[in-house]
Amino acid sequence: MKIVVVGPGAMGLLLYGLLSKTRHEVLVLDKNPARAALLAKNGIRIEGLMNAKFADVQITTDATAGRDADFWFVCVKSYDTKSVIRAISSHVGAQGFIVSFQNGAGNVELLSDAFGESRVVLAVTNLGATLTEEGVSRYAGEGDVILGRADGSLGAELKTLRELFQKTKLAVKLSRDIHAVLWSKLIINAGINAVAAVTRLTNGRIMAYEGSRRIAEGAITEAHKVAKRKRIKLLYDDVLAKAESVCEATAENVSSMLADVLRKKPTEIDAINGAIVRQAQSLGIKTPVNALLVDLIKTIESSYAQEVEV
Ligand SMILES: NC(=O)C1=CN([C@@H]2O[C@H](COP(=O)(O)OP(=O)(O)OC[C@H]3O[C@@H](n4cnc5c(N)ncnc54)[C@H](OP(=O)(O)O)[C@@H]3O)[C@@H](O)[C@H]2O)C=CC1
Ligand SMILES: CC(C)(CO)C(=O)C(=O)O
Repeated sequence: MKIVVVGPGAMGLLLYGLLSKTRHEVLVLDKNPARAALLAKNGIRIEGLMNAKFADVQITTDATAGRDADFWFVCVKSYDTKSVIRAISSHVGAQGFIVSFQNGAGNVELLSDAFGESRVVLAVTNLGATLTEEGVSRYAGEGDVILGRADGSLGAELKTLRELFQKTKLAVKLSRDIHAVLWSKLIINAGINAVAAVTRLTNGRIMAYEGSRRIAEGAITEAHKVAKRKRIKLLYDDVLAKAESVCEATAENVSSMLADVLRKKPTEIDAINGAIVRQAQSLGIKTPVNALLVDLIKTIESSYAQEVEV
């Protein structure tokens, strides 16, 4: 089997490391030729919960190299999904499936429009990973993988993916309900990511302070209200307990949104808390905590150049 990991960031590198246990062919697709050359020369390193160095990494910026791939693992931020579609759409072969490991709403729809619903899989995961330098990912939180297909079917490909992840020793489940898969993670991200990015706390500390805990719980409770009104059946019963357990399991992780803010990059706020606010508005539900988090993160994103230096 051949897998293309699209995006050599925190999650893409971690998946590369985990997949190495399966002995399948793994190719990394980058968009940046200088970084691809650096990783080809220096290799990839995973630190933290796994300590491993991989030399001889197959890495390219040329998507044609993936034309015979069975799976394309999309590991870029939501704001880069369109750029990935542009880069790979004419190179995904008839046998190729797209697997999005991304957080947030909207990615599955964009990928389904480009590749067809039956060829798109959503893989939500609570794994925690941080890019410490180019080519180095710190595996900072254990997590499972839940797979759902955009067309709701299970299909042979989902079972193949389940076997693949079982070989990596990750707990993996399949679901016929992609909305449940998406919202079960979206609600958790709504509580953790923006709060981490504003407070600059690791996930484990968010629930330790009264103020950040109250904001996280407020955002989660609002998001849950929206999911309930949309009759989404979540994959767990207690949303606050689930968020707490994700924070504990990924205690040392720098959330993916805090990582963006620290690198002065755009964030996934529109796809996470922004999506909650938009859906709530159309249902006449008030989500003041999520709206406040959107305003704060949008301000941070647009004012990196004006930040006060100490
Ligand atoms: N990190 C985590 O703990 C978790 C992350 N996720 C989700 O996984 C997704 C990826 O997150 P994460 O790995 O943290 O993000 P990173 O920003 O660390 O990595 C994304 C990588 O993709 C690269 N990239 C962007 N566009 C393209 C493209 N067109 N082709 C190839 N590479 C591209 C980026 O390059 P450049 O930086 O140069 O733009 C970067 O190297 C997000 O949706 C996130 O929410 C889910 C669970 C946990
Ligand atoms: C699971 C968690 C919260 C890990 O940090 C994540 O999804 C993220 O950082 O985007």
